[in-house]
Amino acid sequence: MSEAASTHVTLAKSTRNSTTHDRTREGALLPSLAPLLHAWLPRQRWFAGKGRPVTGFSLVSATEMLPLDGAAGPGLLHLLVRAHQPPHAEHPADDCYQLLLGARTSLPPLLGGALLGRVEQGPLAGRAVYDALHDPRLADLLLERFRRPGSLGSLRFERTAAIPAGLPPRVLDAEQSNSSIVYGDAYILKIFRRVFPGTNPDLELPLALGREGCGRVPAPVAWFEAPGPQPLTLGVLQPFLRDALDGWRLALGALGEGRDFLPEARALGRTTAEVHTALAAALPAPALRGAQTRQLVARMTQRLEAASEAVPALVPYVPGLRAAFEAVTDLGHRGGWAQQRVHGDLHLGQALRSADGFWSLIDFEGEPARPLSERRRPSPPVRDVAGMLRSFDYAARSHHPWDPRWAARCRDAYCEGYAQASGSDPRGEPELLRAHETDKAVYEVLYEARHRPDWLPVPMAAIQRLAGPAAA
Ligand SMILES: Nc1ncnc2c1ncn2[C@@H]1O[C@H](COP(=O)(O)OP(=O)(O)O)[C@@H](O)[C@H]1O
Ligand SMILES: O=P(O)(O)O[C@H]1O[C@H](CO)[C@@H](O[C@H]2O[C@H](CO)[C@@H](O)[C@H](O)[C@H]2O)[C@H](O)[C@H]1O
Repeated sequence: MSEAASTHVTLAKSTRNSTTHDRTREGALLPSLAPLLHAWLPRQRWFAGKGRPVTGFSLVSATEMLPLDGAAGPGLLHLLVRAHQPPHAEHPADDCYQLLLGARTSLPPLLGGALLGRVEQGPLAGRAVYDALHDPRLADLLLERFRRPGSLGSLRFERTAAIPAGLPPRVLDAEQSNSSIVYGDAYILKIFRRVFPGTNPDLELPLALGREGCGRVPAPVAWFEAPGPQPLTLGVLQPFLRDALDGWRLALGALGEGRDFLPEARALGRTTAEVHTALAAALPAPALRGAQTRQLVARMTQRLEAASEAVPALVPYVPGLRAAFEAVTDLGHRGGWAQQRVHGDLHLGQALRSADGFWSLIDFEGEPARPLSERRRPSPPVRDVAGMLRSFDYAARSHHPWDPRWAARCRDAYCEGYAQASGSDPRGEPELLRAHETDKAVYEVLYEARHRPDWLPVPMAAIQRLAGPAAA
């Protein structure tokens, strides 16, 4: 079944408990916005369909969160829009995107950078339409919705704790897969841009970990979704770790100062193990056995084949990489491996270290390019370990001169920390670890080819190493 969201159109005015439907306005809305979206959407960092033309849009839902025809102030429109694109082997279905659009008759200069354009016809004729997250008034209104939860049009707001009012918002300008607003350095709201039916693991797993008492992951305080049998998770509000720095910056800092990163890597290994232990307890999964092991290997091989079609530089290494996967099938008779829900895209940028040295993990969405069903699938925990091992390699390779021993020492320290806290050393199953590291490096080749071609040599160097000496 396609993962694109089902069509559900409601234009709801912002007054709580009063929903007004206006089919004429709905019908005119998207055609009037489409020329602006055609120009704006593909330029966004979070647009997943880069390199393929957008042939049209369809409206999944529209909710007027603040009246669009209000006399003075801005209007706020929440849209779920499906972008139609020619299908692609790895991208067979159209994607559904979440847009929060502001509308004003005149746009203050400070919002100039957020402008999509001026609308010429339809319900928004004559209005400047812009990305509402950049407008402090509208960002504040979003926080108000979380403070007073409930339904609004096709949206439902939930919270687990009281939230203070009037926290000044600022949009994060980081290169992200989604968009985030920080409120008063107390909370961070992540707005998912590409949305799927089914609870997003970035809500599901932190909620489960919070219930389990795991303090290593900021627990969601509030969230909003488009309800239904398969709800679409739209945004999550969580505590903001104000004095924390991410592991990528810290590792590059250490490299720049000619320092090792061993106590940090060891502590990060322990943190990963603690999160894994809590996840395994909160969401138990049966062990991976016989046929399932073969399916795991088949999925890895399939991803390798798809990646080598998209990035021909991989082709000479395919036999060696395949062998790394097949080594896992050959071990199948041993009786299987533990598997569980995992982070799914663990790297140094997803680890935040507070000033007192305490590591936290964030962003449990999994690899953004994979279908949600796959991202929610239990996996051997070594999958996350492999992700972090790759990250130490990335950090070392992005520093000149390259010192492979720096990465090797970090990788060992991380595994030692993991073993201390879990009682199981990831290096004890070298075939499984190597297969997962290979799978990750293949993903990275595809990711870099698409998003950052200058970085392609980094995962390609790992591919050469992992494919072994027989590769061309
Ligand atoms: N709870 C938090 N506290 C502090 N900073 C955070 C927190 N959550 C996210 N961030 C910052 O926001 C950035 C983007 O968050 P992330 O969840 O990785 O979003 P995306 O999926 O869009 O990449 C992170 O790299 C981090 O710098
Ligand atoms: O953080 P995201 O969820 O957006 O993850 C994606 O982007 C990451 C890059 O920002 C990418 O990570 C790769 O590059 C990192 C250095 O920039 C490195 O530390 C990671 O090990 C490497 O995988 C990630 O793969 C991608 O999903």
